[in-house]
Amino acid sequence: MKIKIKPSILNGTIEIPPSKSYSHRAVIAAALAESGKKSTIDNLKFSVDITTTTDIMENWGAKIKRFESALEIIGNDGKVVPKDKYVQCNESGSTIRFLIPIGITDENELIFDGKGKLVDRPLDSYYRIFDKQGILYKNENGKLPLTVNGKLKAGNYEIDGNISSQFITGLLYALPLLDGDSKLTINKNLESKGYIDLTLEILKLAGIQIVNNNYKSFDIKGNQIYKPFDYTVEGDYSQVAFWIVAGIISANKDNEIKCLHVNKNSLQGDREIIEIVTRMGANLKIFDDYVLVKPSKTKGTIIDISQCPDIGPILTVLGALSEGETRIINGERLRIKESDRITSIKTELNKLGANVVEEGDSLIIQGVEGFTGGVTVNAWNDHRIAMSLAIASTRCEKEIILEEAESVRKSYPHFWDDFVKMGGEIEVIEK
Ligand SMILES: O=C(O)C1=C[C@@H](OP(=O)(O)O)[C@@H](O)[C@H](O)C1
Ligand SMILES: C=C(OP(=O)(O)O)C(=O)O
Repeated sequence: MKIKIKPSILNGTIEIPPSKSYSHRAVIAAALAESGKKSTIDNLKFSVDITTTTDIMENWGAKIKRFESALEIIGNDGKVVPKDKYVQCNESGSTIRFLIPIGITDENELIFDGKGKLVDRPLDSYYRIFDKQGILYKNENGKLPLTVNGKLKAGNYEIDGNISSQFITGLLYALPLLDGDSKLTINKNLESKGYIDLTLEILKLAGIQIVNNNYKSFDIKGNQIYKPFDYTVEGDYSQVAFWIVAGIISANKDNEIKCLHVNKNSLQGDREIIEIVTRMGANLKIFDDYVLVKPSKTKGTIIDISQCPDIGPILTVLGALSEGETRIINGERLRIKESDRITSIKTELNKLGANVVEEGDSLIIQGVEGFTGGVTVNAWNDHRIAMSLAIASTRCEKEIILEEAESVRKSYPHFWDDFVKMGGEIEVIEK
């Protein structure tokens, strides 16, 4: 979809959508639970990623009743019994990396497929385990589709912590279901550590016990049983980041953006957004479950993005409009997301008039007073690039054309409705 976005002032109250990370985890845990009682998961939004995970868990044996913003799930007693061995993960890294090990906690042959950049996103950490355990797998040139045939064995597992925490989450879900005890050792530095906290929190809610040896290793007893639970998903810090930056960069100094459903004490790693923008001089007021943002003049800073990669693109927008230099460092993993987010955000923001340079795994940004716009930009089929450019448009002199605007459906399907509700002006040029 191609849309025209007129420069506009965003203002008002916004309901922050539920955390995608918690939603995936809750749906999977409930679908693995014993069948005696149903689990209820409330405050869900059915983005493509969450629908994808839900459909797969249903295909694997859970009974799922869908409501407008909730699911009732009766688990299949921790068993994976696929009706169809084809597993379409669409573009969701979380889905494929969480579900590969879970899928082979029972003896299964499964064909994992994906779309867009997921076809190339790394899975080698699992291939090393398959090689060690003699689990059969097949793909062409390391790309999806991937056929896996076998069953995981309890024992010693090792994962590098600096590629994707999603492999660790997948194993933390799968290993309790095996018929023996396991140890999962994390080699190298653990990045995206906050996501492991979310995993441990939901596993605990489902009655799964894991001993965390300071994130260096995890002891996991086998033969555990997931228990049903009721759960309401909190707001998503990766998404509130867009509205926080929108509030800070607003050209109208009397503006205020109020972001609802933002848990002050959340474990989400992207909560770091609050600390980062405050350090840059933003005027935020934090309440127990909402945040108020006023326009502010911000200053450049150094941002280590290794623990909160998903807010990298929108922080690049903020850096581009802040005084002096901003350096976003340790961004290697940004290159293996829905797009290479180091290159994509640099390229598109520079078209608008920003001054961003790539240096290894860093972005070096010299602040400008505002963007010129008046050009066509592309979202690289990446929801976080599309949303970052939408927020950047509010500080353009001239309107912009955004291609691949529909990519927001991956995590925030009603983003454009929210954007318009908050005062954004868009016109669809091509469906
Ligand atoms: O576990 C999760 O829910 C996620 C982990 C992160 O990935 P990495 O651990 O690969 O950085 C993050 O980028 C992704 O959007 C969601
Ligand atoms: C990288 C993301 O998600 P995933 O890895 O689940 O595709 C994201 O939402 O930005």
